[in-house]
Amino acid sequence: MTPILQVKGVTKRFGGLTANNSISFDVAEGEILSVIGPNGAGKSTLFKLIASFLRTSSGEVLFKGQRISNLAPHKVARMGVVRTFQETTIFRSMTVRENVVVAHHLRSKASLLGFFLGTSQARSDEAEFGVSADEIIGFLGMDAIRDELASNLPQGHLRALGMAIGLATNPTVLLLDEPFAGMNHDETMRMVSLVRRLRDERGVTVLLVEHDMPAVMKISDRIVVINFGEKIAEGTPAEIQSNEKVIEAYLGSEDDAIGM
Ligand SMILES: Nc1ncnc2c1ncn2[C@@H]1O[C@H](COP(=O)(O)OP(=O)(O)OP(=O)(O)O)[C@@H](O)[C@H]1O
Repeated sequence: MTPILQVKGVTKRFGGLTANNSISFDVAEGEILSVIGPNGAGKSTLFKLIASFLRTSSGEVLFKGQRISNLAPHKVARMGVVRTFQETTIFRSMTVRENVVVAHHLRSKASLLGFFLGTSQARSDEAEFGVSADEIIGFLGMDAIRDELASNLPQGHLRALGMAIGLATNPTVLLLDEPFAGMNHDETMRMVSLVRRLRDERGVTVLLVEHDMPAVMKISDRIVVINFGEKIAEGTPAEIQSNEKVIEAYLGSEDDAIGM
């Protein structure tokens, strides 16, 4: 079976700095795969290369066997590879529901401009998007805050809204950038179970970059470890926790220990 995503020898240089050096790995359909590594290891750069927010210096990324690296990021998103959280646009003066409806326009025939101008295509999309938005809001357990203005939401709810916006684009592969950052234990566990349900109930393949090791160990089918821009390990959580190279990379770093 062809993997849904193939990262093949991807390298990114910023001037003299090699942030990613010939990184390769495959992601199977329906897999939850985490990318971990000490601060500055090159994880965010790798995510930006996969979602084509950055151009590769060499190497390529394939989605369903088709090259997606160096395409316009909105094209990659329309194809189904969607990166969320750090650069998610939330309209603060709109309600939760309005934000989720607007996010559907990424996959719409009408442009976002059409939505704001109220064109007929945009109006006909509107009803359909409203139904879908309500379904996503229900799925994420956000019914109680549906009509809240985004500007009034606390951090945890903003993150859930970021997830709702990502889902509105109907992703095949969702890239989550530090989804548990700033969350307490209960919020993290709720997000862990949401991400699992995304995979189990909607078949979404999930890649995440995360520093919260207990959450990573709990949620991941497999883990890829990056250090100084190089892939140093790949395997199941149990394999990664006992990998000598990984333990060494984390010793003396500012991150939490690799263990649980
Ligand atoms: N646009 C850029 N221009 C120049 N250097 C960059 C750029 N983006 C990242 N870097 C450098 O590339 C290296 C990897 O950064 P990156 O943000 O990918 O690491 P990270 O593993 O995501 O770090 P963290 O865990 O701290 O978020 C760092 O040395 C960083 O300073």
